[in-house]
Amino acid sequence: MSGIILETKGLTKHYGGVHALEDADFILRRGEHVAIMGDNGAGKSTFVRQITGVEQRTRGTVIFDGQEVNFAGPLDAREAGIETVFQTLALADDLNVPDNLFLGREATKWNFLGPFRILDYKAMRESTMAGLVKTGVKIPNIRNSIANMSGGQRQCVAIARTATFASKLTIMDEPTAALGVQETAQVENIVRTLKEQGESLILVSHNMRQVFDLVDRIIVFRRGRMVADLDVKETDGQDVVAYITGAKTGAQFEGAA
Ligand SMILES: Nc1ncnc2c1ncn2[C@@H]1O[C@H](COP(=O)(O)OP(=O)(O)OP(=O)(O)O)[C@@H](O)[C@H]1O
Repeated sequence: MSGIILETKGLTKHYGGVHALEDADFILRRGEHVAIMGDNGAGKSTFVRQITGVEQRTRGTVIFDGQEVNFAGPLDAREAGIETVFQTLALADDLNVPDNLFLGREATKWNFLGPFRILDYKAMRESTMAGLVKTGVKIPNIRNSIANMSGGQRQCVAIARTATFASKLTIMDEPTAALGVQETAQVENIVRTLKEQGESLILVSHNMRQVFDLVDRIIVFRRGRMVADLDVKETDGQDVVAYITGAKTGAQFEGAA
């Protein structure tokens, strides 16, 4: 088994004349937490969408868990073991916690009355509880609909999906952008738990403090290109800002931006 969980080579996405992502060569090692930073419009979300099957890339290669992949849609990526948590709290309001976690991949069992399968609510509840316990997410009653939960609780539920399905990679696209201070701290604690459990993670964030607190490495995008790959122990906020604004360009990325 290779030590690399995700690799992209020359990953590129053009929207008509807009070169949103250009030649991204990226590596994520197993168990590593990496942040993706960059100004608005730098290509961060575009990069994520090409990996998670939300969009089809213009060109380039994506290798996930040793296999070259080309996901037709987000469910395909999920099946392969990539869980994505979006800023927009992509949960269904009128469903409860297990129904949300299993949305699109419900557990079923054979019905004792006939030769057809029915939803296995008990199995889904049990897996949900296990996922919540594993990530340290506290939800008073998982049978309540998501509608009454705070933004922080919802985001925690979305993140708990990672543990429920034993995913191989979690991608978070600005998971705390819509949250308050306390809720942000709650989500950050879960990210730390994922680190302890050896989960590989990509975190897209604008929050410098958060990034330095949570990840091993920072990748900076600028105008669709990767312009820096920095070990957090060998860099600081000022340095990262310099790459974000284009005041500085990494030696290995000479010619980028
Ligand atoms: N569907 C689309 N059609 C056309 N252009 C797009 C589309 N999606 C993104 N873009 C453009 O691609 C570029 C990169 O956008 P992207 O959303 O990836 O940036 P980002 O770094 O995630 O920014 P933000 O921090 O604001 O979320 C921008 O110029 C954006 O306008």
